[in-house]
Amino acid sequence: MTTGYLWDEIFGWHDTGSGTLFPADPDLGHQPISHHVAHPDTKRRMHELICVSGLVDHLTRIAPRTASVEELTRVHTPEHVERIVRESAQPKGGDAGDGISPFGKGAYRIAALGAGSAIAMTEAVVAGTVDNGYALVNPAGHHALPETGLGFCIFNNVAIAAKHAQAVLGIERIAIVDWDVHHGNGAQAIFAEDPSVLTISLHQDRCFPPNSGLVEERGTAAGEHYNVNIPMPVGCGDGAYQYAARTVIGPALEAFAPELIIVASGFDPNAMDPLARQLVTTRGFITLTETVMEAAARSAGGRLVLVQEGGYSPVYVPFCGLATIETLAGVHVMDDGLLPVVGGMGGHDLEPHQKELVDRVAAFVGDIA
Ligand SMILES: Cc1nn(C)c(C)c1/N=N/c1ccc(/C=C/C(=O)NO)cc1
Ligand SMILES: [Zn+2]
Repeated sequence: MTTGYLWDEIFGWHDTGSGTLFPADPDLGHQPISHHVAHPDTKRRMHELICVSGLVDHLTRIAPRTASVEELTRVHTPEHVERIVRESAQPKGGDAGDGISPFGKGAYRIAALGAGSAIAMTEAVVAGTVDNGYALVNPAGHHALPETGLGFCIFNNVAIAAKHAQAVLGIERIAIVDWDVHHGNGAQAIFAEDPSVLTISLHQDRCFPPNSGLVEERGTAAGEHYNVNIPMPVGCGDGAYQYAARTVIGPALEAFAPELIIVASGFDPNAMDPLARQLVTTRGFITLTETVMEAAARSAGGRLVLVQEGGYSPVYVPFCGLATIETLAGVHVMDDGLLPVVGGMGGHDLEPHQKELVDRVAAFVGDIA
């Protein structure tokens, strides 16, 4: 198995400012801090573990590239792109669009490289240069909508790559699987009426965006039944995530039979993440990765692209990323050093209320053709 890998040092230069999650504000008690929850150090540490562990020697390095305005505007409005260009040129930068997603000067260059890198990895996989691949990009993209950024996301990297695959690479049927712990609202909205793109989001129920990602949101018009939300209850561990992978994600992909699978790969379901309340360990991410690999082998010639989304534990995200990319490459170079701790604290059995939610969504798989 040849697995592509993409990282560029400038992804570690994305400036998320001196806030925590909220901008510093003495009147509200928000003290400035060196590391915003979305500080790029978490992803840089993941890259460095991939290198130090030796895993990088088993991977094929794919070069990043910058998305053109034409490629960005397959998803985003020109006004959104132009605003990001304008604010990115300011000495103190600007905001992705929701007032809590700050970025520094030069952010457009970094975010356009992230979107272009999702395209580059997709091109490499579709061309057969590599069998599958992991694009470790920053900032994340899966909350971004055509007209605005949201939740630390500027451009919807995964949606831009999917649109490119259809418009340029001759791919017709694409599945987007989003296992970031926050709802993949962007792809859901962008492809809501499009039956050629199946969007599946496995996330913590109503964590972020507020009241988003409900089971009832199943796509509209011609796209009805081609959006699948799996809003997991708070406190789900490996057992619940593995059950969701095997009961919903695998069967839905088998029913849809995509020619390409793109994963919005967020590691914030991890048991040490500050921005959600799930308990997933590397075991859960390995099962998720195996599930999409099996589906890609069945219908897509193995064509599978993972693009980095969220994940905010600088301690555990590196191990989750390592295990995921090891699984893509079919190698094992280093154990999860934290599994004895995070795997031994309980929460990994499948609970009845968790099974009930997953089974409720599994009933929809029969509507996918
Ligand atoms: C601020 C604020 N104010 N309020 C009322 C709410 C509910 C706020 N949450 N902000 C958030 C919460 C979570 C994220 C995660 C993003 C991610 O990792 N996506 O994958 C981003 C912003
Ligand atoms: Zn997230």
